[in-house]
Amino acid sequence: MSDHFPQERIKAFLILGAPGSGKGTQGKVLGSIPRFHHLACGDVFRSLDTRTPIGQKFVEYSSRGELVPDDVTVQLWHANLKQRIDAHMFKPEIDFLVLDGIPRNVEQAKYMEPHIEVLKVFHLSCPDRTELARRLRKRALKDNRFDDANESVIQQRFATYEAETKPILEYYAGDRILDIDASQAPAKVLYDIIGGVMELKEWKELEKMKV
Ligand SMILES: Nc1ncnc2c1ncn2[C@@H]1O[C@H](COP(=O)(O)OP(=O)(O)O)[C@@H](O)[C@H]1O
Repeated sequence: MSDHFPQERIKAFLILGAPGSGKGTQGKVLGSIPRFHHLACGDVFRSLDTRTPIGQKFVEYSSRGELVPDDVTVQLWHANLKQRIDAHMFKPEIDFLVLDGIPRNVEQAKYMEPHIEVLKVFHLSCPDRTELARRLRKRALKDNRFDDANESVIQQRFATYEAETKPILEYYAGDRILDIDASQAPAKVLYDIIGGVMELKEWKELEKMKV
């Protein structure tokens, strides 16, 4: 743990959902609102130089639809977050952190527990896997995502989500989970997320600070 890292736990929202459920779309919009800072673990991985050992690990695992090992992932997350704090892009005293794609299993959630206070988990739920696969295929063409291009990799990503990521919902079980229908229009999903934020006492306190 670095000295520059805040002593207090960082107030965070988690966006959780299967591949294609719209985590990135919602996270980006939310992150464009003052006092919300979006950090997408997948984007951090994709920004790595693929010639480096860690960049190669990312290509190796993500192209199979599997998770990158936890030690590498949490170290990268930690270092990336510290950079954002040091560069004053993210101000933990006044900003909420919007995490998308991390934690992706219970082990990662446990590691992150001393560092973040999870205020709410937005679970973008879409049981219709055919719809999600359709969205992923569309994205693969547009964004050059090699992990979305192939049918068996898509199916493996769903299986990884069911086996490893979904148990996070039990880890945070209780009032903190807000289930949102991810098959709705993106604007409606955002409306539901914002509604969940506005109910929180932490939001009301921030509003009073007028920062
Ligand atoms: N927290 C994480 N732990 C391990 N691997 C991760 C994590 N976040 C991203 N990855 C790797 O990056 C890939 C792409 O992630 P991401 O862009 O979040 O996908 P999506 O938004 O479609 O769910 C994952 O399939 C996985 O291999």
